[in-house]
Amino acid sequence: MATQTKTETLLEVKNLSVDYFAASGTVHAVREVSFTLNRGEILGLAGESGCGKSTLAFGVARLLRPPAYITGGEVIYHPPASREEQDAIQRSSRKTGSEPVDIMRLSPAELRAFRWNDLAVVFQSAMNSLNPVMSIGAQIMDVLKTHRPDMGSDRRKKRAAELLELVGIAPDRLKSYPHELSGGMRQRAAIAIALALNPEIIIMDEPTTALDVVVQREILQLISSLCKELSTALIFITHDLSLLIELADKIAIMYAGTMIEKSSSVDIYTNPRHPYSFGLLNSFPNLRGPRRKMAGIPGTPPDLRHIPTGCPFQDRCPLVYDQCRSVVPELQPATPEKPNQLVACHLYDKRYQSGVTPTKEVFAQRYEALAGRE
Ligand SMILES: Nc1ncnc2c1ncn2[C@@H]1O[C@H](COP(=O)(O)OP(=O)(O)OP(=O)(O)O)[C@@H](O)[C@H]1O
Repeated sequence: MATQTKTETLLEVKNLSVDYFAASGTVHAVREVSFTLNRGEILGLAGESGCGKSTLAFGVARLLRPPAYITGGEVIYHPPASREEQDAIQRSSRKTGSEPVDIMRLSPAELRAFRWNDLAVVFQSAMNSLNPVMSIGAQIMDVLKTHRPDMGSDRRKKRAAELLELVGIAPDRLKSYPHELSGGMRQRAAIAIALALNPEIIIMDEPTTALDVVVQREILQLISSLCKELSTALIFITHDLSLLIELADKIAIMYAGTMIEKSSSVDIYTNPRHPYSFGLLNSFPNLRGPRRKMAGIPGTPPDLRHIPTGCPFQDRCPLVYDQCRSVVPELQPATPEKPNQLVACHLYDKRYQSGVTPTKEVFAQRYEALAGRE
């Protein structure tokens, strides 16, 4: 687990909301989500399929296309303090200055520059993101040529070889085509392309799901060491919470388009506060620690076109009580001792007496009882 503290704010997402205007009704995929990403920090977004993880991350990067529409919110990007010096050197390619900017207000040209220079994305399938008819060296050099026009061809080639080495691919593979590489190597090549311009932020959407477990671990280790070495912040999306516990500094758990828990990965692992977080953690085998009985979360998430009043998890929660059916829980500290572990659950709200002390043991018993009733 990552322990280094990263405190300088890089990205502030405030009340971001995204809807899909579908023919069958409006899907409220992301609902008033707020979070902060610090420089060099790894933030994991976890949750079941369809809870809005990708929509949130791509909304932050303004990479969504219709029928998706950002219906509200701000994404404030704080460029590095050294940007003024960088600007003097690279004024032609950098479009954002050294002042904080709202990504939602960038012009198309500014946005294009931001996406390559400051933020890069690695998609689930490297095979789909790599160009099949170009060697990987040519693909890296192409990015450099477009965005660093001052760089000569020798320097581009040197930089491409360096980037491949950085991700553990021998530089003599510069001339290889994607189909000549294994799945793991292709994913490494996609990471090298993302790193080409030394971005401040990388978004990775399930980048290891298509790989076998051994290769998956190697890639995760690579990502973790690269982020440390280059001080790159990462938003890592996965449905596998146990994987994030290993990789991330902070974890945000999403459910039905909202964040229902947000804290350090250590705190989520040792003390998941939301019954959903506990259920999610218990749905995956533990890579370390004692063996334990596995149980999934019964039921399915709500239809995002018709989200129920109150807590969105109410119909699946083993500890549901009256308040959950009428009042929307807000993210707030679970306990005064842990002000940074935020949870949206009435069990922790002193105003609403649940009569239950939420502990891991209680969660486990209630989930087992729920499974027994089914
Ligand atoms: N083009 C679309 N039109 C309508 N609804 C959509 C569209 N794309 C996604 N959605 C809906 O938006 C919600 C959020 O989807 P999203 O892909 O962000 O979730 P996710 O948590 O990333 O899931 P996964 O892990 O499966 O990628 C889902 O309910 C999904 O059905």
